[in-house]
Amino acid sequence: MDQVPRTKTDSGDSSARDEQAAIETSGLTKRYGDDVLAVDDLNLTVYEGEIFGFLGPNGAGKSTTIDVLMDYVRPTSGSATVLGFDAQADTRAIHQRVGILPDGYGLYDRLTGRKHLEYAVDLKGADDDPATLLERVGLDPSAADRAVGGYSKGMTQRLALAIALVGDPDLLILDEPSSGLDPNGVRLVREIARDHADRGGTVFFSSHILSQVEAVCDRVAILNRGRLVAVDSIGGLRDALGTGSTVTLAVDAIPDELTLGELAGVTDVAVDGRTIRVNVDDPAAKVAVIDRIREDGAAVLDVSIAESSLEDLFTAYTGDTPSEAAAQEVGE
Ligand SMILES: Nc1ncnc2c1ncn2[C@@H]1O[C@H](COP(=O)(O)OP(=O)(O)OP(=O)(O)O)[C@@H](O)[C@H]1O
Repeated sequence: MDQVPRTKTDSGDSSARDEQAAIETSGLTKRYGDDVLAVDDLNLTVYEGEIFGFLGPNGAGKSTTIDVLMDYVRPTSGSATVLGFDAQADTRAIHQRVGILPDGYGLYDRLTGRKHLEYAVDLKGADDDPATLLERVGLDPSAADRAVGGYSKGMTQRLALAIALVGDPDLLILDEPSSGLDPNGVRLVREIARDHADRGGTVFFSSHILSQVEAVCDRVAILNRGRLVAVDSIGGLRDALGTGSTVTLAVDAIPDELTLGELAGVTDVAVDGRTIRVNVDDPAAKVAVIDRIREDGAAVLDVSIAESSLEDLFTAYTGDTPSEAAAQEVGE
């Protein structure tokens, strides 16, 4: 191994550490046979300390990208580094420092949850107390002593999450972590992601559950048909698309002369009874809208502001609408 490993604790200078790439791909391409281009010339940088959302519809290439990062599959061309290590040459070093919750995982039906954890601790040469990990993921100790064949999907997912946390990894890769989880479990995943980042770790969070990514991630990448179509903060994506916000005003009476449409940043005005809906593409216009309607002579009885959802952004970038199932899975 010719590269120096990086760990969460080896840098006293957080600003320098923040500039380092936890994941970097360069021209990464993966074909399956002649027909399937799963990942297409992907150039992506995820910085240490980020919670990074990797978003895309089914079949976009998210799991394939993760498979290449972990050397489960070989790229057709291009390269990738993880924590400064080459994804194909330094696989052992990467596996030692990365905790992964894969999209599909193989657990042994007849082994208990605790045995799975003990095995994972041994494999990583870590010294975690399984009880602490079980508590962190909300798995009851009595459940931990049962064979995983009898686990519900949610319990299995919690165990897989505990396994990913073994050895306090520098990088946590979560592939569809909320799959099978109830709202409490979904919240737990968010808390674990935040907690991991607060301790200086990096989280790479792949999901098609949009609101979850929106709630927890510093930046997101949107992948569509193997290609990167956007990388930015949620706010940055909103600004770039100009999907903006909707200000809804309840007023005592609609002024005879409504001049809201003349304001800078206002893109649309609709009146319904004594409710006025104003679309704005500039955050500063929200307050100006309220001031202007008062100047026009109306008393404002109520105001609500709806920001465009990540779902709108996702649709705008990919042309795909997330599935009903995905929307329901959000569940909160
Ligand atoms: N082993 C394989 N052999 C052939 N094609 C594959 C293989 N694995 C993935 N693919 C194809 O590659 C493309 C990308 O799949 P991938 O699983 O990476 O997408 P994804 O974004 O993770 O989707 P999902 O959200 O459904 O898991 C899809 O068209 C998929 O059918």
